[in-house]
Amino acid sequence: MTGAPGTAVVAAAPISPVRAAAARDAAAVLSEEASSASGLSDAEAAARLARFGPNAVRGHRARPWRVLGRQVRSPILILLFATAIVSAFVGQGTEALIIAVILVVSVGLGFVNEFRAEQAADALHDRLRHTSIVLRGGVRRSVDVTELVPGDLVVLSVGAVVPADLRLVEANGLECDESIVTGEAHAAAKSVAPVAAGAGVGDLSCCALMGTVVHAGGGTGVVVATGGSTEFGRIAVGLTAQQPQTEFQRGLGQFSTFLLLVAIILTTLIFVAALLLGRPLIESLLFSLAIAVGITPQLLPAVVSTSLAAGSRALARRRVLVKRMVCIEDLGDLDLLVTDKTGTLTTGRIVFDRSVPLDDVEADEVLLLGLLATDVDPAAPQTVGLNALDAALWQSEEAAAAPVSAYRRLDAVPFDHERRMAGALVAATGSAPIVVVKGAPESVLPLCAEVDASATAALQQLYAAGSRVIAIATRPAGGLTALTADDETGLTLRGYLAFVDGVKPDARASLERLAGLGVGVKIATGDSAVVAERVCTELGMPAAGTLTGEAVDALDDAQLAEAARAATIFARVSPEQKARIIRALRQKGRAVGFLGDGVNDALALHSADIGISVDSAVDVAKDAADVLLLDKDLDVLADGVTEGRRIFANTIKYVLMGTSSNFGNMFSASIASVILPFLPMLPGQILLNNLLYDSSQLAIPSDNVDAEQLAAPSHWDIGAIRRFMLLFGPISSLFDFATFGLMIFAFHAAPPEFRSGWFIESIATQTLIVFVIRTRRVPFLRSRASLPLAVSVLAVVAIGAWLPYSPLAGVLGFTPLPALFFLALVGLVLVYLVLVELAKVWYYARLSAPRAPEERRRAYPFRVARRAARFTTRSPRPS
Ligand SMILES: Nc1ncnc2c1ncn2[C@@H]1O[C@H](COP(=O)(O)OP(=O)(O)OP(=O)(O)O)[C@@H](O)[C@H]1O
Ligand SMILES: [Mg+2]
Repeated sequence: MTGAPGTAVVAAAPISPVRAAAARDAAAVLSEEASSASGLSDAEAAARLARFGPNAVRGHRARPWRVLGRQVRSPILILLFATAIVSAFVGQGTEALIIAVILVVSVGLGFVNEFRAEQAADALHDRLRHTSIVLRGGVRRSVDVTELVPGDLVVLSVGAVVPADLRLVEANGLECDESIVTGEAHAAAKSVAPVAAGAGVGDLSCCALMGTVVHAGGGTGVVVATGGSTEFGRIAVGLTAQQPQTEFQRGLGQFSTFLLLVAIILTTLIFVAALLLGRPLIESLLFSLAIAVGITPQLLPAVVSTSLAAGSRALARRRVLVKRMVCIEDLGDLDLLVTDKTGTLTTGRIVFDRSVPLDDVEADEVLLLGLLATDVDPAAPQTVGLNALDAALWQSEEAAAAPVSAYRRLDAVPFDHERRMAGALVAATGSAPIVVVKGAPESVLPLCAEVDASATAALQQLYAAGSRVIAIATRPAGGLTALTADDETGLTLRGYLAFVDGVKPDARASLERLAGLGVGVKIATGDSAVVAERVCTELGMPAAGTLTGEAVDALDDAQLAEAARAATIFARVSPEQKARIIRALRQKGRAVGFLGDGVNDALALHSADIGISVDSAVDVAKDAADVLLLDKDLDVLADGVTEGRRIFANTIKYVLMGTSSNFGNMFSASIASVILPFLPMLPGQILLNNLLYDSSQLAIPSDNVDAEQLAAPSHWDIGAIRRFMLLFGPISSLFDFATFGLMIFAFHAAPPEFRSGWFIESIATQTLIVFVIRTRRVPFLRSRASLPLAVSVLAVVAIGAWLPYSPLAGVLGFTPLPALFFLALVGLVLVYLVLVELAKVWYYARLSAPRAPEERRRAYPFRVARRAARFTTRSPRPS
């Protein structure tokens, strides 16, 4: 805005809905939103959805025009097209028509492939549902987050992502990690008291912001803003304009720019040279532009997106679902996996083993007390949906005989992962109530009045046997009617309950496979160190040390980063500590994955580069994950890592092809055009050559990949690619010049013959080289190409050789060649392939020093994009 000095108009930034609501009373906001304590009615919610639009910050839908636009956006293509039109007017109608037809086919090829891949990505999106618990008409309902409207009452629990901007009407120990919106690393405590008007986004203690994660406690809030009107929505919408690029995409971008630059310089040079030599203007321009088109890797985006789409299908077949396409790349990058124990390394089928009573207690009594301290009403036992240990307790044979019905439950403090225990206030008919506490021995023993040496010895014995152990303690509670955590002191230890959960038979093999892939594995568990260490030993995992939750709390962030790298086991860690450990681990190395399935794993899943969960997991964990395994199995995960690396390896093949042979050929054509008195190939022929070459390359995503290329995290090394180009480009040119010599001196070829010969040689050398480049091993013998790739390459060579004999030969400017030429060609190609093979061996021995992958850390825009992905609708974003 330009205004005269002193008269500049400062538009007051409109205060966002959530900030306005924060300054008001909860009740006032509720009535303002025309909502009530029982939420909106279904009809009202539907009406508001129509009025406000979906709660989305992103739209996704493959739009053909966009994809097509990307294909024709290249300035070189436009220039070439324009020149062809001009040339049609100056009388070269056929040439122009040929060019136009080939260009249209090329663009169509890229378009079809990219569009299909986009549709696959769309289908992936459509399958995803992110839901929230909402109160509608007084009933708790799971509602798709995109269908939330202002006035809805949302229920929040630990691990959940806040689905919209909420004014809280109820908060119980609620804390939110708001770093995605405010950048503040520490979780913010929430309450319902209004804040001062004009408070900043970081100080809205009575609101929960969209996109933030519930770190502790729970609460209820009324939606005051959805979609783009939320604080997070504004950030996300602002960032859509500049989609964050992955390292891989950045690498590809650099590579394309590099080739484009080479193309521009080269073609300018040959064009100027042609003019200086007095060649016809239009023809020279067409020729140089065709060369430029030949050099630019037009199909690169199509190859990448086809690879990703094929990869996500291949993963789905192996029972791995990725939520977004980039997850595949992240999987390939994985170098550290932190996993929970139960169900991943152990069978997860927890079975009650026995009671270990202390002193004069009966074994049956310990079990009875244990049953009473589960989240089950003894009057009417209902055991569905219980936590695994509690379920095991109820399913035991002894439980059936336990006299639970003789007791009444007066109150209970349910199990929570921070305290690692549960309490109950129970009374037998006709006697005084007692407090029963059941939980991890490390939590319960300190609450007991005295614990004698025999009790600790018994515990050590159970641990040493590999059991999961729960301690039971009680105290008389005459007069107590309600139970709080404060009442759980001065207890008497009554005994232990031991459970078994055996090691998974195939876990060992899976761990070895992951180790072979260069992925380190660590365990984070709420269970005790002894039990975790024992599991490690049984699985043959090299245990480098254990870090307990207490030790984690004693370290600052820098110390934790060091210690966490060194340790193999994190034991007795709380959900919050798991998340902190993951964040610390992410400071070094490449991608850190976290695998978990419980409520207590959700925070860590959000913190990891790749959150991995399983189909059977609780909803918050599934919701937090980027990758879902249909089977809880490390082997399936190893498949995912392999697939990610396979895609990367195949894309690199395409890049190496483009930089070596293809580039070499275009380079020799440019040189020849200056040396020879005629064009070495007509512009249309160059484009046709390029089209044929490109179509053979489209099969690369299907190619087999050698095991050694999968052995380490994939990463981009532009320097290695440049060295590859400088070595293989000239070798290719050498053979082009040999062909030139052959055509001119041996066959005394006229221009049409020369062009035909060189066209065939060029197609053959350019495409067949893929058999050598695709592997580091001896081609054909030690490593085979996939059938589709082999067939398409050979078919393209055959088509090239047939063209001079085809009905199209005349139009395209080709003419048949003597039989002797083909004999010479076969010899030439064979020598070429052998030379390239030798150069390859030398290259991998000397020039491509295996560099340690660089560390990487994804920046803020990535985190926003990832969080925003859950707020997407199938239509474009409503503005
Ligand atoms: N229902 C329960 N009642 C009492 N104590 C329990 C109960 N469930 C678990 N515990 C105790 O809390 C500890 C931590 O359990 P939690 O479920 O947090 O572990 P976790 O991190 O999920 O472990 P894993 O890695 O094995 O999945 C258990 O080792 C046990 O001692
Ligand atoms: Mg668990």
